[in-house]
Amino acid sequence: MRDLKELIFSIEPADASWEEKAWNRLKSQIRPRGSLGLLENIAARLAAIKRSLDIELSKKLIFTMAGDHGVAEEGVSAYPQEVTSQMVFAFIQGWASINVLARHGGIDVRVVDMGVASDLPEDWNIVRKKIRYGTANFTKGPAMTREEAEKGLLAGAELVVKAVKEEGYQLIGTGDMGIANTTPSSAILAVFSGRPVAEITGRGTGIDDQAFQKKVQAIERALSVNSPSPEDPIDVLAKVGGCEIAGLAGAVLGAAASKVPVVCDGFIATAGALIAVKLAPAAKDYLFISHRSGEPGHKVMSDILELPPILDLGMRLGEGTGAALAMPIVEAAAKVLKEIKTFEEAGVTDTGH
Ligand SMILES: Cc1cc2ncn([C@H]3O[C@H](COP(=O)(O)O)[C@@H](O)[C@H]3O)c2cc1C
Ligand SMILES: O=C(O)c1cccnc1
Repeated sequence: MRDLKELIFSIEPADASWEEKAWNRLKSQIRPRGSLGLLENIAARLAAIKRSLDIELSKKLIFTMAGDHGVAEEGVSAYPQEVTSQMVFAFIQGWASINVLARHGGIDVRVVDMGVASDLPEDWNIVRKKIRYGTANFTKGPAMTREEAEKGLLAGAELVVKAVKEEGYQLIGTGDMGIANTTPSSAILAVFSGRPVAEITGRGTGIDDQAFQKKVQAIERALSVNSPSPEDPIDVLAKVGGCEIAGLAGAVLGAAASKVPVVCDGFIATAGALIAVKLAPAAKDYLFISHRSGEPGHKVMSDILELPPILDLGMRLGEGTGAALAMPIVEAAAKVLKEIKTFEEAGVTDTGH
């Protein structure tokens, strides 16, 4: 893949004719019609993505993209910036929430340095794609350049394309780590939704009322200083986004280009997915939202994307934790489609209900 244009051009919509074939099978399985709820919609979408009713999703991988944010200096997070690299260390040790939940789901985790503010030791087992040493404070000017945003998008996409092609991964998840990154995520959402900043901004790591006011004001200032154009998703990403958000968006594009399903995590990962879908609307066909984040803006994101979150557990963590829980459900949907016998195959009396 040489450039972003080529990547976006290579994304084909999912095949609706396979969705119809899937519904025909789902509706003739030995159970009342519609009895497996959202699992059936997931199964039908998987058929359209894979152009098949015989789908294997056992090889699963989450990319946890890490990056720092200049806007942290405005006091928008309850934690200091050094926690980003400290958590990256915890991830490679297998100590964190994402490690526990991914192990539980039989999912591999790859941690990517997209833009951590410090140099990470050479013996850390991470993927090194650093675009820059953290973003600039976007209340004073753009978070990064357009070239850096494009580089981040391509890096994220290439990681997924390679993982699918060279290692045979069948289901991709996206997660984030970056102190202060709920702030750029709300900023991105404000641009695309046009909603008042205070309405779509949340407490992130658990900030108090005073820090919340600072956070809202920082986002409002960023929007007026940078004037990101909602018609130009790369402009939005560069001016009020982040390095890991670029990687998260790129990962969705890479999955769509590879015709594999991708499950995004919560507020930050969905902000990345939003950028991806604005760049390549067909990428939405490959996307699943793992869960409803506790961040209030997340509902606005899922409404814009017109995708229902799979789970709603009141989680508000990130790291890919929601993706880790939902990916086995997506895998289960593929098994439902393939393995449940039809009334005819099983010789069970069908009343058509
Ligand atoms: C110890 C710790 C582990 C985390 N794991 C994910 N996040 C989450 O919290 C951060 C976003 O919230 P805010 O915008 O308020 O900083 C991100 O790093 C996100 O992944 C964590 C945050 C902390 C403190
Ligand atoms: O939903 C998320 O991803 C999230 C919410 C709050 C803090 N960190 C991450």
